Amino acid sequence: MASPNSEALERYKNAITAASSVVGAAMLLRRIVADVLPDTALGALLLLPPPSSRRHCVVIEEFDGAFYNRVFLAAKAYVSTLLAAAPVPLMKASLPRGAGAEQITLAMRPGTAVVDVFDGAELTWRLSSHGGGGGGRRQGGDDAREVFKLSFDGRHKDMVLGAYLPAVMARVAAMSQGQRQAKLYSNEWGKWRPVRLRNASTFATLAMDAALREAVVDDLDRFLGRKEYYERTGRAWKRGYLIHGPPGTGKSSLVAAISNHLRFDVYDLELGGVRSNTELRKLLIRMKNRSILLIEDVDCAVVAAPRREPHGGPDGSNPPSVNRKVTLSGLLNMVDGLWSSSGHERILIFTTTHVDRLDQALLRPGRMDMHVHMGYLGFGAFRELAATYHGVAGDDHPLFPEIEALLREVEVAPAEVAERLLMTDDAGAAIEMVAKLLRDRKAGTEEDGGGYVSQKLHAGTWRRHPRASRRGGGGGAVVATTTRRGVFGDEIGMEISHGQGRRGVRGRGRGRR
Ligand SMILES: Nc1ncnc2c1ncn2[C@@H]1O[C@H](COP(=O)(O)OP(=O)(O)OP(=O)(O)O)[C@@H](O)[C@H]1O
Repeated sequence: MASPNSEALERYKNAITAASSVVGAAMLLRRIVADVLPDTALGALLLLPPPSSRRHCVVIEEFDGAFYNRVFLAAKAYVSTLLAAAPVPLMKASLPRGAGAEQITLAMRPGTAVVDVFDGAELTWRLSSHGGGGGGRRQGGDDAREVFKLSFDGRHKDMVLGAYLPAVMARVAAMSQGQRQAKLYSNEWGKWRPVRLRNASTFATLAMDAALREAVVDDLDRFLGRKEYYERTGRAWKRGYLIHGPPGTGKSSLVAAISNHLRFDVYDLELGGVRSNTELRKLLIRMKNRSILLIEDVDCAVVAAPRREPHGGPDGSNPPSVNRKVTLSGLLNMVDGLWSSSGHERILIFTTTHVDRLDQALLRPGRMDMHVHMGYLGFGAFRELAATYHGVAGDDHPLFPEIEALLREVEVAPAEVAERLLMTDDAGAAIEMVAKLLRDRKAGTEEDGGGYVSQKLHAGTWRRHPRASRRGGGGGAVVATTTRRGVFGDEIGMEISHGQGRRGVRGRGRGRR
């Protein structure tokens, strides 16, 4: 006779067997019916989740090795377009430095999700962040990484991989093509920080020697159109420009015009802020293709030792001790090697006020492909400025002959003249002001205040030296310890001197690229 215990065990075994057969039968049935019924009907029929309802997930990491993951960047841009209409309770808003309020950009916060619908399927984008020792990216947690997780019903896997993600990439490409505004990046604590490039300077608004402008534009266009040439010859698809000339002659404006012409982003590298060669290498390889690496005032930049922050890092921590210098030769080696080979359609631009102070390594043949000299204002460029600012065209303004004669005798930076032209909406009065500036400069009776040069030097001491002009004109040279007010960059200490100039372009390798 069976004991009560063994009966209970028997009943338990039977129950397990029955349950297993129900599940087994259900699975078998489901396999059979799956061939003839759609998944959802099958799921409803068996009250079991269909296998396809298992969530699938595509993980999109911020970096692909040392490089930015382009899918991540596209995802970020795409998701930001979903946020305005989505019921997401927490998002972050930012306004690129210098941008108008209409350009507020929304982005997800780590830990939040947004749902998109494509072809009737729901897809969830979730952002998370890991690494960085809890310091966060803004706190200088260099290793913090963001990750997008795109999850969806497993039934849609083919659609997501074959149609949705390509559509996201195409949409972002179209967006960036249509409203592409070049960005300006500056290096801060070993990272590129973007700001929108607001300099509207173009080759049409830049007053410069017509032949020089044509030569530069021609060179840029040829560079862009020679992909096949660079591939065939195995040469790095890059081009170097050295832009030099006195302050206020439009060097930074020319860089902006190049950027706007090509729609290339500008990476304004401040060497003094680079703490080590490792950091420099990291910055260089994190530049995108179709971009410009700009080093302004290169004669000053390369003598600057890396900065030791007295107040520590942005989070108040002590920055790593810096003993190494980033030297010009180190930079050039990296540019020639790693930078050239890690991307394509890259432009390198150095600007300087003192070409005579530049290291021979920079000037040697083959180093910079084209030397562009931005000089003092000539009459042709003055007419362009008058046309741009006041619509004054032709040669028939009564003051033009006098201005033409004066411009042959005195040196004036385009910035100084542009400043006078901007002072009033009255074209006649503005041109009279320009004539007065030139007359005063010739007579040596110019007042110090209010000019481009004095504004530029607002933070420093400066003194005007009587100067015997090369052409016999009066005027004064300016020697100053002041701040650099580049169109692109922040202010850094430097010394400038306002000297003689000549116009022209020294091209290297035109037609030999
Ligand atoms: N050639 C030019 N054509 C039109 N505007 C000019 C030109 N040069 C200068 N300007 C005007 O003067 C301002 C300052 O010029 P910009 O900063 O480009 O000169 P720069 O040569 O780079 O000066 P710096 O050496 O002092 O940095 C510009 O914002 C622009 O308005």
